[in-house]
Amino acid sequence: MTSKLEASGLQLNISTANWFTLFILTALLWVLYKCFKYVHPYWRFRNVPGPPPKWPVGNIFELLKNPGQEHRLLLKYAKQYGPTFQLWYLNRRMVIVADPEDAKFVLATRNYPKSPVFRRCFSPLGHGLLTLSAEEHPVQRKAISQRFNEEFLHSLHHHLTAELEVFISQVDALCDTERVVDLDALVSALTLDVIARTAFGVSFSTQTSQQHPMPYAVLTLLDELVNNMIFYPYRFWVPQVTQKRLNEALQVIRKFCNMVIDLRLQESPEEKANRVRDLLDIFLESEETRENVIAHVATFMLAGHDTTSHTLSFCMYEVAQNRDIEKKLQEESDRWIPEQEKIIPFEQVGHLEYTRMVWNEALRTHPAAANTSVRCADRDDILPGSGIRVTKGTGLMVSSYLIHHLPQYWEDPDRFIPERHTKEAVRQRSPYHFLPFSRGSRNCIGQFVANHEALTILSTIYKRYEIRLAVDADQVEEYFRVTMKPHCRVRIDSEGKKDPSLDAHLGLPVRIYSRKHF
Ligand code: HEM
Repeated sequence: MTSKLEASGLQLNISTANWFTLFILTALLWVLYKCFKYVHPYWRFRNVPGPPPKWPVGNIFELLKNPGQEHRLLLKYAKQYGPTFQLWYLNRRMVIVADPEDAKFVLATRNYPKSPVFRRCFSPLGHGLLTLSAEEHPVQRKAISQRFNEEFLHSLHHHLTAELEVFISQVDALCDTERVVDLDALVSALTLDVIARTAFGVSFSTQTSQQHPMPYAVLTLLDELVNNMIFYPYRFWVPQVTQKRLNEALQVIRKFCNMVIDLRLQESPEEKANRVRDLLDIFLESEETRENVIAHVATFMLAGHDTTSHTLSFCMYEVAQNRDIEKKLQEESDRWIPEQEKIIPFEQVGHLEYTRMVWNEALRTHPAAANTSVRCADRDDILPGSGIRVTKGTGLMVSSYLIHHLPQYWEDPDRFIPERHTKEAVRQRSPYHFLPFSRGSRNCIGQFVANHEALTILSTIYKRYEIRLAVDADQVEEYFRVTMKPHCRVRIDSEGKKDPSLDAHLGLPVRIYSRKHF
């Protein structure tokens, strides 16, 4: 009996050892398989041009070294490895596209869907155009595009004129005083008030007071969505305080939108006929759910605010360094804005040919949405320009900044030359050399709003003022944080003296003079 038990005990021991060995072997195989899976893409695409990745992090550290200056690093790579090249984010492969033929293929020919990463990061916005899936997007886009017509542009001009009047009175009080002002902040407040009026028919009065809760909510929301993008895929480890800020901002926006929508639904037909149309009318007429209407309004406010204002700031930064361009802008404004008027009438905006060229050159040299066209290959393909292979699931980023700054597409690309955009020059080049608003089915739906707004604002400013930089031009740099913004490297006070103890940098420090001053 004992020996039987011993025998069965031994048997038990042997089988435990077997199980243990099997477990260790399986675990080892699993780890090996995971390592192989991690390394395999590096090995598979080792011959594709791009900076060599450092295993296991890829190219993350180079990108993190100079925050805000990633566009410069990418430009260096594009010059070294060719316009389309690959980067590694851990073991995820991202193809940076700056060959115009590849860009056309990605954005239009194949019309790859938006990257799920981008859509996930911006998902708190709800079902707005930026985040809709490839299946849902065409219907919504068509419904909104149909209502973006000449009548809408007229109402935009009406709202713009009202806010520009406020801007002029603010700037009149500052000009000829030798005070240094942050032009980027002034223009940012102006464009936020314009888009708010265009969306709801009411002003947030950001230009004159800090009272309204919406400007802070919109800016916070934008900031936190950008954090989502930057920290992806670690965004859930980011302190909860940022998620809290995002939710609070969303709540303020929802509450405000709900209030305005309720008022709209109670409006009589006469009241409606007696006011100027706005975006909310367009979205309500599209027979959307209330949640979707709010998502659209929030999307338009986010997408249409700082893109326009920062490009305007860069435009004035460039003009401030070139008196010939400034003189031509002034002559054009004098010609088309009647003597007694401050702001150009709607019908004359189309005549601002030179101003349009200057604006386009600002969009080329400083594209605000330089790296936002992020797509995901939905099949295996070969990019026709570079011959680079992409597989289903590869991330692709079409970079307008790179296309606009590579010497093979633009002669002397860093020089600001408005004459690059004469009608003749535009006819002769490929549309994929100039992509500030992207192309294809997910290009910028608000580009004609941005162009009309910019021409009206620039002509008003150059009719009335002269703008001089308060620091050396090279102390202002492009700072990239999903959108590109101007950023003065030194801290200066309102008299223009360096003061490192100040707690914030200015965007674009300038002095403003009235034209009669000179
Ligand atoms: C200088 C100003 C602007 C620039 C440079 C700009 C640039 C862009 C770019 C590049 C995209 C496409 C992103 C992609 O490919 O995924 C885009 C999309 C979009 N933009 Fe703009 N934008 C500007 C102004 C505006 C304005 C004023 C509005 C609103 C009135 C607006 C509303 C939108 C919307 C809603 C989308 C998403 C369109 C869709 O997916 O169907 N943008 N913008």
